[in-house]
Amino acid sequence: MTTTKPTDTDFDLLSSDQTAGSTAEHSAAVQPDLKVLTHDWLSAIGEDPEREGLLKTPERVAKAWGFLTGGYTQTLTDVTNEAVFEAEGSEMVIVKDIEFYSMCEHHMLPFYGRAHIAYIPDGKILGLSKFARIVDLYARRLQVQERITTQIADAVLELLAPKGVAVLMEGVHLCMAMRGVQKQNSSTTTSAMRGLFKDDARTRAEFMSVVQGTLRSR
Ligand SMILES: Nc1nc2c(ncn2[C@@H]2O[C@H](COP(=O)(O)OP(=O)(O)OP(=O)(O)O)[C@@H](O)[C@H]2O)c(=O)[nH]1
Ligand SMILES: [Zn+2]
Repeated sequence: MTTTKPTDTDFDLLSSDQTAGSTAEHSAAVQPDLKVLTHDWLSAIGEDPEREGLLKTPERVAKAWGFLTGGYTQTLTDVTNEAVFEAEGSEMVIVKDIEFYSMCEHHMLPFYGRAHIAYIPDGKILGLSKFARIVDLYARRLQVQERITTQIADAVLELLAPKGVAVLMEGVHLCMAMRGVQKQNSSTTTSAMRGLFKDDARTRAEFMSVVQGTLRSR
């Protein structure tokens, strides 16, 4: 079994690449509309969009949302860049503690947390950083946590046709913390199991024990 934790460098590379790539193009495309809408939104909440501190806010918001929803204009092929390699062996590979940030589709407020992905290869492996890129591809949209989880599992299945895939995500939803039921300490765990992880309890247990070790140590 191979277990990998992405390093800080992985995430640094990830953000700089994606700011420069098609996410930036998306940002440019949505900017004019979002700038106008944000100006109106500021008025609607009783603010003065013309006061000094808010003058550049519509532009900043448009840029930020271009980034936060950059997943809409990327495809699985874009983010994995054909980094699928032939490989012997069929030991479990686990990439854990991949941070994600997403926006809930019900309130357009952030939810964030960690994703853990495991697979059992069947002749093909994927470049490790690409798992983090797949997470971002689906997280940078308006989402529900359940859908991101299944989209990641199905993406790995499509790319590698492995013997099994498991995805576990833990998320904190600000729409439950800063409004609504106002529960600051609750978190949500979602999972998607495919192939051996679904059919074989021992394989699933091996994955869960590695991931839960992480949860307990926090
Ligand atoms: N299943 C799921 N629900 C989510 C997610 N993000 C937010 N929600 C929930 O979406 C639901 C929307 O419920 P509504 O009753 O239509 O909206 P609301 O009146 O704002 O609900 P409250 O949050 O309970 O105040 C809420 O229960 C949220 O907690 C998610 O990722 N998955
Ligand atoms: Zn919500």
